[in-house]
Amino acid sequence: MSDSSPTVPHEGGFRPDLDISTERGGPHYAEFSEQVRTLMDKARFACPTDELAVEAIAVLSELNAKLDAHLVDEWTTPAGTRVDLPARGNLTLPPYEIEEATPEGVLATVWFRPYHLGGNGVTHGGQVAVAFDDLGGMASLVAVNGVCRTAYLKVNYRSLTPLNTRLTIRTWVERREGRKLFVAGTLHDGDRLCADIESLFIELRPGQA
Ligand SMILES: CCCCCCCC/C=C\CCCCCCCC(=O)SCCNC(=O)CCNC(=O)[C@H](O)C(C)(C)COP(=O)(O)OP(=O)(O)OC[C@H]1O[C@@H](n2cnc3c(N)ncnc32)[C@H](O)[C@@H]1OP(=O)(O)O
Repeated sequence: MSDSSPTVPHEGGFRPDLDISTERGGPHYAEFSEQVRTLMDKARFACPTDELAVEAIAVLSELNAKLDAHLVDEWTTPAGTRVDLPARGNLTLPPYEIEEATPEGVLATVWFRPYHLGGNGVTHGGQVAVAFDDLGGMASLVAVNGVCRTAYLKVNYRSLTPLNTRLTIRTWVERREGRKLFVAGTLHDGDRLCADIESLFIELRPGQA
């Protein structure tokens, strides 16, 4: 499957013919990605001296300029399409690993990093919602074998969600009414329920943006 040809038709908001590759970005892409996440962890907690901030600006701006020469579109960037990496290599998502993804539901391990801090040492609620949105979308996609969009996502925060801890997240389609998929989900730290969701995903029509 061609991954970068401008002739590949754009089938609405998502492409049904995404070229999934574990090679894209090269053999060191995973480590590159991990270093970027680590940079975000450090940036979240560092209080640099002005001298160090100036040095970091120089290093980062030089690196950003180099990366500028290698930008590709969202359909061919490794971030989001490297299914061998946590959260498909998508740096904006909390990292997760899929244990199981069937029409009955998705089971994954997710962990929130220092840069996902909300306050008082625990995970930001919005980051919990991000994890549910992506994995709710995945449960819908697998259940209908077609792409879906979130119509609403209600998160019930039942107890604090720790950082740096491997957590269990489950999402599944509880009920389907035509294009409407009512998706439920839970996030657990061991036996403790951290959050659950009530959500609606809509199956997109062919070509729908
Ligand atoms: C990259 C891939 C790499 C490869 C890896 C492969 C594996 C992939 C793995 C994983 C997948 C990734 C997963 C990502 C998931 C992320 C998902 C998101 O975050 S999506 C962004 C946020 N959501 C929006 O921006 C939507 C904005 N809204 C819309 O676009 C529309 O409103 C939409 C599509 C939701 C519905 O619009 P309409 O025109 O299609 O349909 P209408 O007729 O309005 O609604 C259909 C029915 O739903 C009800 N409905 C719609 N919205 C509702 C609402 N908010 N509350 C209650 N009912 C609602 C309506 O009342 C209607 O019901 P009645 O058929 O009449 O019974």
